[in-house]
Amino acid sequence: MTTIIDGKQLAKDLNAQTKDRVASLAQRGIVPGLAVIIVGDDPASAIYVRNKHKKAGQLGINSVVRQLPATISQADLLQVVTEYNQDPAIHGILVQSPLPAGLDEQAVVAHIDPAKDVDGFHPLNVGRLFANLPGHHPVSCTPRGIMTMLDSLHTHLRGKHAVVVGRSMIVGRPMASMLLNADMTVSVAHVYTKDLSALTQQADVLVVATGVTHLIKETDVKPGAIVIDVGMDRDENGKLTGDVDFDGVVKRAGAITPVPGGVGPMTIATLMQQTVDLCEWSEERGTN
Ligand SMILES: Nc1nc(=O)c2c([nH]1)NC[C@@H]1CN(c3ccc(C(=O)N[C@@H](CCC(=O)O)C(=O)O)cc3)C=[N+]21
Repeated sequence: MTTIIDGKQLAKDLNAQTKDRVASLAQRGIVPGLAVIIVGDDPASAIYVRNKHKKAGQLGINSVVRQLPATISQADLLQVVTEYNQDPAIHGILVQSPLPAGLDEQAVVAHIDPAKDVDGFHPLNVGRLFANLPGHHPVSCTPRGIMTMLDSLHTHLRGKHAVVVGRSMIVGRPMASMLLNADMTVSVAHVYTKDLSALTQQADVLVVATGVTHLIKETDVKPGAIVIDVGMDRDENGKLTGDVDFDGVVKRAGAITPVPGGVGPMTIATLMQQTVDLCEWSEERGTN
């Protein structure tokens, strides 16, 4: 029988743990603070930000949403980041992606205090993950959430073959690093990969993050494989669907994530978890 990995339930479990940690911090008079910076009026971004704000509130995290006009200058945007960098009540800073044209997203991310980089996108934190350096550091939330999902299956990853399809800064690259750090043999495929199917059929763990609707079909998957679908695509009827043809692949996979209700909810739960991580690490350093 194929395990359907229930991202909603796992997110609920993780959020319950996060809520407990927030309660312990409250007993010491500490409230984790999350600043979400949103620039312009992209409707999809507005929905994501509202969801994050709502979830933070439910868990007792103090979330501050800063809505800025699309016309803001790069210098003024950096100044807002500086303000939160210097605010001791804020432990995590997130700049909602994408930024409007004309703003330099990489420069903005690099301006965030690495100790408050709740998305794990700052080059220092990217480097720490890539090098598998010891010590606390934030990492990209979607792949971290996927590692939590893999943990929930209690399968041995060491020495097994992981294939990551996609090489983005946000998912593919950090995902490959985390799986490598978990002692897996990792292949990274992308748009130029030749005979993708021959590679994906070798995967014990297959993570797909391409934005190509139903790229992966039943015959592309090894029997019993764990298949993680990071896709957030719209089908011909405008319905949310993934990069994996779920109805076909579910027949062959050992475990599979649905879309929606898979990786998405875990991303938000992991963001909340990491906000509390940053708050606790700040307390350890004596900066709360
Ligand atoms: N700085 C930054 N950090 C981000 O983490 C970030 C970002 N920018 N920009 C946009 C993407 C996208 N993202 C999602 C999170 C949760 C769901 C999610 O919960 N999805 C639900 C369904 C939602 C629906 O029905 O539309 C699910 O898959 O079940 C989706 C997408 C975070 N992002």
